[in-house]
Amino acid sequence: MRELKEIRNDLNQYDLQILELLMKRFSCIGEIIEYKKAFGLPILQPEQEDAQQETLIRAMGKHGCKEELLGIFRQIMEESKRVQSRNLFHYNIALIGFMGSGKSTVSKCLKDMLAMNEVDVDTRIVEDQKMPIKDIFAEYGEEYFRNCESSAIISLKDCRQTIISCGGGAVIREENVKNLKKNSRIVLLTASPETILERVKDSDERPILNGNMNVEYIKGLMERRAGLYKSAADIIIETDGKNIVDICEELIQSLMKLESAV
Ligand SMILES: Nc1ncnc2c1ncn2[C@@H]1O[C@H](COP(=O)(O)OP(=O)(O)O)[C@@H](O)[C@H]1O
Ligand SMILES: O=C(O)C1=C[C@@H](OP(=O)(O)O)[C@@H](O)[C@H](O)C1
Ligand SMILES: [Mg+2]
Repeated sequence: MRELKEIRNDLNQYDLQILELLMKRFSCIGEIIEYKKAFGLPILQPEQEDAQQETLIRAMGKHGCKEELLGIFRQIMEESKRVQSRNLFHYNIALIGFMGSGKSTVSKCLKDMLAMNEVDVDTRIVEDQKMPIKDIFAEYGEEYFRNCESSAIISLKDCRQTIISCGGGAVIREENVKNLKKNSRIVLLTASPETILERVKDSDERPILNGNMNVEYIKGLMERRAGLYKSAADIIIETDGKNIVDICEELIQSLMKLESAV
């Protein structure tokens, strides 16, 4: 049997080799981003990730630690995505837009696709106040909710690498937009009143629309807020008839174009 010291020495050597390879791997990530940018290729290619995983599974054969090894590689891919996102976006991405434009849904999808952090402002308010939004409106009124919203946005000032999903009314107060702009690019999601109604008609979570669940009201409020949304936005993404992954991909491409134009 080999001496423990000798075996540990081997382990250390292997760790250093793994580290060296991982550092090489991360520098490949940088090269891949530059290539994709240069040729306008999509940044996220899930089919490529699947193909990589297949190759690894085949190479592992019947190894006894297959699950653990796969777990390590999943983590490597996750961290690689994080490196890629940091390389692409040195700011937060704040989503604004009318209720039902898809901010919360797109935000969660972007978080997974880019391995970034995510904060849903409404969720933060619900956690802080320990009650649902409709109860906050009912018990304390809209002004109180707007104060919670402004405080929640201020509390995001030190967030980095974060997708921020705002509530639809966040743009009403100029100070909110000013605070978001300090460390975020602002992305406006839009949809037609008909699409919005279709998406939110069965929800009782939006007190502003409760009792006003019709195209005319949505259209009117949307028009009253349209100027605020447009003037706050760095980019605009239309969402009618598009699926969430396509919206995320379009959003990433538009933000990259914006950066290269600056
Ligand atoms: N692009 C889309 N296509 C189809 N359904 C969508 C789309 N975006 C959002 N939805 C659906 O619409 C509803 C409202 O979306 P949500 O993300 O909560 O919007 P918001 O946060 O802007 O109010 C959800 O049920 C969601 O699944
Ligand atoms: O537009 C609004 O005034 C509101 C939008 C809601 O968020 P979503 O846009 O995520 O539904 C929520 O903040 C609250 O009900 C008020
Ligand atoms: Mg939302």
